[in-house]
Amino acid sequence: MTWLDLGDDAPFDAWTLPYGAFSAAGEEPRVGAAVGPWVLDLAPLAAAEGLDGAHLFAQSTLNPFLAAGRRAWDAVRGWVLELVTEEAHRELVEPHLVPLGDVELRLPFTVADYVDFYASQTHAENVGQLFRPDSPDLPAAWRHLPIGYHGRAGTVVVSGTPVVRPSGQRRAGGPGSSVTFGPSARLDIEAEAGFVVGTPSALGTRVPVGAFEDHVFGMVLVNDWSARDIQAFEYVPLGPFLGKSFATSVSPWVVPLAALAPARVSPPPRSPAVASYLEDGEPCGLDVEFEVVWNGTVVSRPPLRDLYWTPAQQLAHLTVNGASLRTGDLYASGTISGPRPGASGCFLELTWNGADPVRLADGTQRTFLENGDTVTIRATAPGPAGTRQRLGEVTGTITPPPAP
Ligand SMILES: O=C(O)/C=C/C(=O)CC(=O)CC(=O)O
Ligand SMILES: [Ca+2]
Ligand SMILES: [Mg+2]
Repeated sequence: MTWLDLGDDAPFDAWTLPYGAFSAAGEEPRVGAAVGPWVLDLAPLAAAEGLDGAHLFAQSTLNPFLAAGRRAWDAVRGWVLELVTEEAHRELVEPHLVPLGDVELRLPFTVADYVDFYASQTHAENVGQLFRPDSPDLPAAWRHLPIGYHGRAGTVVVSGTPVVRPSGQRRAGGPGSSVTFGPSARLDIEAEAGFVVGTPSALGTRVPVGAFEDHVFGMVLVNDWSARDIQAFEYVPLGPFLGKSFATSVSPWVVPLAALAPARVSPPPRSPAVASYLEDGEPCGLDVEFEVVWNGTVVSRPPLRDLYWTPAQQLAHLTVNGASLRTGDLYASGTISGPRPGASGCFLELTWNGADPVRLADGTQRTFLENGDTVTIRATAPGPAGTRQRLGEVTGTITPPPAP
């Protein structure tokens, strides 16, 4: 379908066409789309074509393009798809293909608010058993609404940014053991899908489930790094705080929702029936398969399709009290864990709180993260005509805390 020779193993095909912000040596940062092993440099291309929205790409972040709204997103995607599929555009396009290896990828958008949900039933049940063994697995509200918390927007970082091991207060052992301060000994990951808001909403209004595609521009892959020892001590009753706010990594490429159309599926059945503002008529689940790679070893494959609450329901819930949306808001699905073995979205579950270590390909064993460890989360989804598309990756390496 494309005239481009994408080569084997290209990070993206000619359908996904995700957007990101890049800088090439000595040049102003700007917005591009990824195709094969290249960044398509949209600013000079759009200027050469005399496009109305050309200024949207001569920017250091995606925010102006996000704010332009769904009609602009659809028009630009249509234009880019045409550029890469119709050979008549070869001469125009070829000078504006920049090898990915020649650019630095930046945080793709300025994050406004950051919210993290808790929408995987398997994850919520497992963490309930591990953190609250004397209570029911699921909190009372869990089947009634998508539970979430507000995170720290300013510490969302782009893939590749080193993650400094956080320090904090935690218990040395079980309940009643002494409280000490020091580097986290239970540093973990959380594999999640993040949804990026483009079109804002007014304070005092609600965004219904059916308006999801008018407000949400696309999806990123998220690693919500979590210090389990700090989290377990601090979180009662207000929820996660310093155990998660030290860094949250996102992939540099934002996959437009339009590219995920072939991945739409019906969510699992809900019981009891959901509140009317959470009713979803269309199949608004997403069949995205994640892969978690620990120092080169694939340790799990979490499935997004099992999520109890879909991203469209999460958006409706976020705004049901009249809270407004801003361009650049990011909300994440919550840790994705599937009910089958080998599908855990965090190491807390994968190793059952450290009781069951995993063996990596280099022969070493792990429970939680060690300094120097690298975790990469990748994802794929159904593409058009029975193909499978790659959705990029988010990676990070743990570095030791600075000397006190
Ligand atoms: O159940 C808890 O106390 C804690 C849960 C989490 O740490 C998960 C969280 O950040 C939300 C999620 O990713 O599902
Ligand atoms: Ca999380
Ligand atoms: Mg975080």
